[in-house]
Amino acid sequence: MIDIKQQVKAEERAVLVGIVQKSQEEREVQENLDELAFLAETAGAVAIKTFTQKLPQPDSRTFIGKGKLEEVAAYIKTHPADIIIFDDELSGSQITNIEKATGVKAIDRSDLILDIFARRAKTSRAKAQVELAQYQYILPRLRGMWKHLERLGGGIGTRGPGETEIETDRRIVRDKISLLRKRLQEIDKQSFTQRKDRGEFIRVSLVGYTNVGKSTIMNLLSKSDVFAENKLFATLDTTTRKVVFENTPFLLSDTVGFIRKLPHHLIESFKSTLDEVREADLLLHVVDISHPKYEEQMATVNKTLQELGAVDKPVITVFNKIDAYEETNFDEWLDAGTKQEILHQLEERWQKATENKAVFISAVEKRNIDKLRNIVLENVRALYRQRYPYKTEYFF
Ligand SMILES: Nc1nc2c(ncn2[C@@H]2O[C@H](COP(=O)(O)OP(=O)(O)OP(=O)(O)O)[C@@H](O)[C@H]2O)c(=O)[nH]1
Ligand SMILES: [Mg+2]
Repeated sequence: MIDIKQQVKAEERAVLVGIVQKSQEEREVQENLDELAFLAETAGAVAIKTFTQKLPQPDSRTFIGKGKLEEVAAYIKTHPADIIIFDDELSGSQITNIEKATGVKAIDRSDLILDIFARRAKTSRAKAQVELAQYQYILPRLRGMWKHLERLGGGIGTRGPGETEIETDRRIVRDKISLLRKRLQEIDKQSFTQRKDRGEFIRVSLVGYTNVGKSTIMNLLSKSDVFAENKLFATLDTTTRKVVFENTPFLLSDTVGFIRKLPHHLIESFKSTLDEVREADLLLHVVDISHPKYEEQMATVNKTLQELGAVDKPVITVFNKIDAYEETNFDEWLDAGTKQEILHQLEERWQKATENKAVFISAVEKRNIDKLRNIVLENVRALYRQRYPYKTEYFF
């Protein structure tokens, strides 16, 4: 009965919904919905329309107000849609009420992210991690799902599940969860041993928001061939390569990107994939400077790093995609100027803010890659010097 199949199917027409809460501006929510549209696109759907509503807090029954929901339902009558995607988490009963009012499947941002992760998971570890997060996510929503099936079953006289059926399902889900946990523990044991074998090398991890160019930079620095593309969450597993710059060896890892409102269960179950980040000696925080919200993305990354316990590490901030930078950023403090002049000011500002641990590059146009290599090399050597003052072969 329990089903964690794909929610979003290819070419599905999606309507997106977000609410503007007290402290928010309409523009902010619109930008969040743009990101939601990109997520939907990554999952294979097409966003045909967005709705927003000003509400001090979500409606406990229908998330958006009743009138707004009617507006959405009316729109769907004339513009066929397959799915409604909400930017915030929905409860089981909200899903049921929304589906009843509109006749269309309703999912939330967490569902969508889980869906994308499920689709992209290739290794048995990533698959088990996503499955674990999916089961944890549906456990508290089982009752609502049953109601849903009951309704689809339709006709008069069909009886819904009793408490026993729901209880049975809960047990099945709980069993699956503990089974997956065990399987992951086994996998973790193996990778711990592998990581230990890497011995004394300094470890450097690429971290950052999704789609900022981490894998592209990994490829550039390590001449490896890691999958990179213009979709969210292209990378779900950690790849580690040994790199040697001017006789100084170190390990470089590329890993899963972060995003605003990453479902908590996903962070939990991906914790071991992110061990590489937690155990790193140096982080390269990659930022997409061409994104109008890059500062918020940086804040999300820092918050997630904190949640992971990857704090108090030296960080080099790599501002990538300078080729795509447009003056559309809303930095009031910037003097007007040409794109180059503004980028220059930005660079000065960030150099100051990071005590010169920043570098501005374009991975695609291969601009300032030497600078990037130098700053990484310098920091890696300093770490070797600190750790093994006698192994001079690593830092001369
Ligand atoms: N314009 C421009 N695009 C870039 C640059 N670097 C990377 N990209 C593009 O950005 C997209 C995402 O690149 P990835 O390297 O896959 O990004 P990622 O951070 O690894 O993404 P996830 O693994 O999904 O978190 C790709 O289409 C890249 O070609 C750059 O310097 N300039
Ligand atoms: Mg990647």
